[in-house]
Amino acid sequence: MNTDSAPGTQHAKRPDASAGTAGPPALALRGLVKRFDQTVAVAGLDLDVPTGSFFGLVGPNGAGKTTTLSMATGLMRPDAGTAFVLGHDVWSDPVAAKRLLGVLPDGLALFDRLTGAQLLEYIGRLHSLDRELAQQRAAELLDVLDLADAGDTLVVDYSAGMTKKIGLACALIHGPRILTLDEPFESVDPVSAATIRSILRSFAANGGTVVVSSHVMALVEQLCDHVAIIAGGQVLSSGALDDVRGTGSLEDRFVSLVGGHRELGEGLAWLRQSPG
Ligand SMILES: Nc1ncnc2c1ncn2[C@@H]1O[C@H](COP(=O)(O)OP(=O)(O)OP(=O)(O)O)[C@@H](O)[C@H]1O
Repeated sequence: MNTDSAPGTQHAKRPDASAGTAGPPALALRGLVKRFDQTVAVAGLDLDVPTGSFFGLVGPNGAGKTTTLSMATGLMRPDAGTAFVLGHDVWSDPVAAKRLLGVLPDGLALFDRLTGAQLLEYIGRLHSLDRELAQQRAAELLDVLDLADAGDTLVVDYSAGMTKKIGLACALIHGPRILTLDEPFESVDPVSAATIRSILRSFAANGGTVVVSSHVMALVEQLCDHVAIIAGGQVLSSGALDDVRGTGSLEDRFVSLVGGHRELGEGLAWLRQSPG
């Protein structure tokens, strides 16, 4: 179902766990609001992410994607509204909600004076894995993400792409049911991107829910079965990918909802090279 919504529409309903047999959505966001001084980053946002979906969050710069994901995963407290993870309120029942979540935030701060292997073991232990299991999963994740050779290197010395991959490994180590990833392919080389894509596809194929934010429409169309277009801190359209994009491309739909780019016209004349 494509749920185009008028800006300003707000609801404050709990996700209905008894509706149908499918249970509550993986993520249910209800009336989320966040302001930073005069800036309204998220303006009464409602969104359901179906369990088992591969969900893409797209929107222009400053649309409120990162702020929304931060509130949805308990990293940032909303000014108003609620976020439910498989029916658990992120703020009133954080332990249950966070156990189900694996989160790769934008601009992730890691304990980067640890080696990759130490960091993963530490994160695993924070999630109550015993030492042996944490070490075993750490080694497997390092291997699958082509970081095995960097397992004994301090994370502070990792490249941007390696840091993204170790962040993904941290999000996966406790075996979450829902992965939320803010720009997971940014700074990642094509080979590593293919590795990440195959991990995410396999996670979703095995019943997990994946939520990614991305600016790359082609990637979202390739990976996701559901999508939401966000602008101005609100959902302009959401639903199954085919319903949202209709007969055109996702980019066409995005541009028609959000607006096209401005022609340069006579601007930046000083950048034009004079011949000779
Ligand atoms: N910590 C903050 N302090 C002040 N303003 C903020 C803060 N975080 C976000 N904003 C503002 O809130 C709005 C939404 O930002 P947000 O980062 O959520 O958008 P986004 O869709 O993730 O953008 P991008 O695609 O550029 O990463 C922007 O106007 C941004 O400047």
